[in-house]
Amino acid sequence: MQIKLSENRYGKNAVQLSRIIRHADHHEFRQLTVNTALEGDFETAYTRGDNTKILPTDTQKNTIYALAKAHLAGAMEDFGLALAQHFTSNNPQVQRAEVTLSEHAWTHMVFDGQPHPHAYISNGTEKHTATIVQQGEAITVSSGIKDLLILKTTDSSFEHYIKDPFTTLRETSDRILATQCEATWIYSTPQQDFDTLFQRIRHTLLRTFAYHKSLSVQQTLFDMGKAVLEENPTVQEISLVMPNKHHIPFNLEQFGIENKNEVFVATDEPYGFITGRVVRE
Ligand SMILES: O=c1[nH]c(=O)c2[nH]c(=O)[nH]c2[nH]1
Repeated sequence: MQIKLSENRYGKNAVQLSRIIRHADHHEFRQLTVNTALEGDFETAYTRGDNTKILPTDTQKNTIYALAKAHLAGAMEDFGLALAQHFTSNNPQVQRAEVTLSEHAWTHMVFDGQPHPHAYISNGTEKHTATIVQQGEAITVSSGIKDLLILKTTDSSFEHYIKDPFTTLRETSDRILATQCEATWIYSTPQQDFDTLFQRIRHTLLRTFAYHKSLSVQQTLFDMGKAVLEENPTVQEISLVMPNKHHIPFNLEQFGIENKNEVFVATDEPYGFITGRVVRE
């Protein structure tokens, strides 16, 4: 029996990078988590312990900090592109470099309508994500949003589904719709105004969620993805993950109190898990 090494990659995960950009009258603050993953001519490192072609993960981590000074002034995606370019152009044994970035959403505190120059508040759990893959001259950039907690209190129903002997769920024409949305989209080329597009796509996702008359999470997911593709020609496809964070009407009748769709119990688990990829035909 012949045994051989199959797919392999290595890199540094969860590199914590914070950066201040000082302007005359205000500061910008960025907080990122970065992963690197290299693939290439590393077979003998695995099979024989030959480290001669290994760029240590410690060096990969240091490179992230070193390049942050010059390359993390604008879009996070451009920083990722600089890192992927660095790893592939300086290391001929690297055939594929993948850089994954996740940025915590900090915004300036606002007082009397004015943003404070150097004090920030977190936007909760929301993160801006990006993945850069460079393989020779071929470069792919995908961006996204993660842990975007969104909820609406009406314009959501769930009816006309299968009823079988195990069905207990009641049809509802008016329910709470809540999700922890994750969206990932792929750009058609790696040269984009990434920050402008990110803000526009985020806005489209929120607007569609808010104004959609939802017949199901599945339908809302498709509508959100469709709107992003319709409004952004440079987005090739988008994948959405929308767990259904259930809010179930609480039975107040047992206390002789009428519940007119006003009092609910939010349940963590189990939860519906709805995903979908929306593409151009
Ligand atoms: O939007 C929904 N889609 C489902 O598939 C589903 N299943 C369920 O129990 N509730 C819901 N809601």
